[in-house]
Amino acid sequence: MTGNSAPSALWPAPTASGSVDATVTVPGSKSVTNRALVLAALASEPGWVRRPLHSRDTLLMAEGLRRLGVGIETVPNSASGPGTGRGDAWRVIPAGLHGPASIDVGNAGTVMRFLPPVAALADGPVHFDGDPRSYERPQHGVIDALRALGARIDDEGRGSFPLTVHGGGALDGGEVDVDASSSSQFVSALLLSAPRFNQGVEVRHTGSSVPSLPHIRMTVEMLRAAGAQVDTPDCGGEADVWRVAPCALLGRDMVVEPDLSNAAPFLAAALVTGGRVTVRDWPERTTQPGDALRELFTRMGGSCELTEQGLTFTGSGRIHGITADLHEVGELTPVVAAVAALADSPSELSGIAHLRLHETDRLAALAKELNELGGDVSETADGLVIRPRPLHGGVFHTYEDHRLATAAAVLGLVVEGVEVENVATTAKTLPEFPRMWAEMLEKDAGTTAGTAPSFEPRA
Ligand SMILES: O=C(O)C1=C[C@@H](OP(=O)(O)O)[C@@H](O)[C@H](O)C1
Ligand SMILES: C=C(OP(=O)(O)O)C(=O)O
Repeated sequence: MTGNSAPSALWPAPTASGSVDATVTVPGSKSVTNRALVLAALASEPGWVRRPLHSRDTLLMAEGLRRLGVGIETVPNSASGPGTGRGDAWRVIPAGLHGPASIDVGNAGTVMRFLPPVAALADGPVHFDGDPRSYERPQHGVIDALRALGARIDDEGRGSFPLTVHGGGALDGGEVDVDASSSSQFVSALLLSAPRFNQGVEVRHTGSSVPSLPHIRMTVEMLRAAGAQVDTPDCGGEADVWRVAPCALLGRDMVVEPDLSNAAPFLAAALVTGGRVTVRDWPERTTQPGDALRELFTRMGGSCELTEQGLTFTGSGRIHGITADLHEVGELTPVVAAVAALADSPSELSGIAHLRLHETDRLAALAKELNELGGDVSETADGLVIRPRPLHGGVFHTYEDHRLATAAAVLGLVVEGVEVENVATTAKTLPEFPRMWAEMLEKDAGTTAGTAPSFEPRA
C-alpha cells in the first residue's frame, strides 16, 4: 500500500438527494476483452472483438499485441457488421509474432500474466516493464512455468518485472506444476497460449486453493469457444489440473459482456439509498464473478430481478451486514466492504488474503481509509471485520486502485463530505466512471421519502 502522499486532485463524491432510480449501461468486461484479444491474436485467421472495453488495461493489452506484430483496428459501430447492436469493434488480424519488442504492462494483472507466454512464441527478445506496482505483484508462477516449458527469460533473479522473454519462435510446452494460490491469472496465462505450444500444456496447481476460480472457468470457456480442446479433470478440487491440446485457434466473432464487477458500485447505489438501479444487458449465464452480486447484495438487503432489460436491483431501505467467503470473487471486495460499513450489523469478509497483492494491499487500504472516515474495520489474516459506525467526511485515498475509488463513491452517496483522491484511477477499467456516476444521480428520483435509510447504523 504505497502512494498515500500529497493527494492529487480531489473529487467531491456526490451525495444522493434521495433514492437513486436509474438505468445504466456498463462498458465491456476487462477480463473478457483481454482474453478475447489474446485468443484472436493467436488464431489462424482474422476475428472480431465486439463491444470491447476501452480502458487503460485493455489498451495496454491491444498495444502489447500490436508491438508483437498483430493487427488490431478499431471499427466504428456502423461499419462493424449487422446485428451487433451498440458499440464499436476491434478487428484482429493475427500475424507472425516478432521481437525485438518492448511492452508496457502498466498495473494490469491480465497483461502482466497473459502476454509473457505469447512473447515466448515470438521470434526475438520481448522486453516487459510496467508501473512500480508491477514490480511487487507476484509473477513467479508465470516465469517459473514458462522456463519449465522451455522458454528463456531474463529477470536478473528478480522473479518479477522488468524482464525479457527471449522468444524462440515456438515453445515445447508439456506438463508443469504451478502454485497459483496468489493469483488465478498464472493458470489462465498458460492455458490461453497453450494451443500454440508444440505439446499443448498440462498445468497442475500445487499449493493452497486457487482464488478467483470463475476467472479460470472464463478462460476455459473462451478457449473452447475458439476451438481449443480443454480438459479439466479436477477443476475446483484440491489437486487442480487443466489440459489444453495443441491446435489452430479459430478466428471468432466475440461479443464482450458488460463488466459485472464494474456494475458493483451502481447496484450498491440502489442498496445504500433504498433505490432502484437497472444494469442493461446483464447476461443470463456468465462466468464473470460479478454475477455473485445478485446473491451478495440480496443478502445485504433488497432484491433483484433479471428481465430482458437487464438486472434490476431494488434496495429495501435497510442494509444488513454479511458473513461471506469472497475467495472466488475477490475483486468485488472493495464495494462490498463499503456497503458493509453502512450496514445495521457487522460483517466478516474472508478468503481474500490474495487481495494484498492486487493493485494495492486492498485489505490494509480499505481498513485504513474506512477507519479514517470514522469506521471500525480490522484486518484478519485473510479478510476484514467491519463493525458499522456513523461515518463522517474526509479524504479517501485510492492508492492507484480503481476499485477503491468506486467504493469511496458509494460511501459518498450517503456520507457528506467524502473526497476521493485521484478518481481518474478508475481509467484502469472504467474511464467513464465520474460521468456515469453523475448521470445516474441526475436520474435520481428523489421522491420516495421514507424508503431511503437514515445511514445511521443501528449496531
Ligand atoms: O483473470 C482475470 O481476468 C482476473 C483474475 C483475478 O485475479 P486474481 O486471481 O489475481 O485475484 C481478478 O481479481 C482480476 O481482476 C481479473
Ligand atoms: C485485481 C484486479 O485487476 P488485475 O487484472 O490488475 O489483477 C481488479 O481489477 O480488481
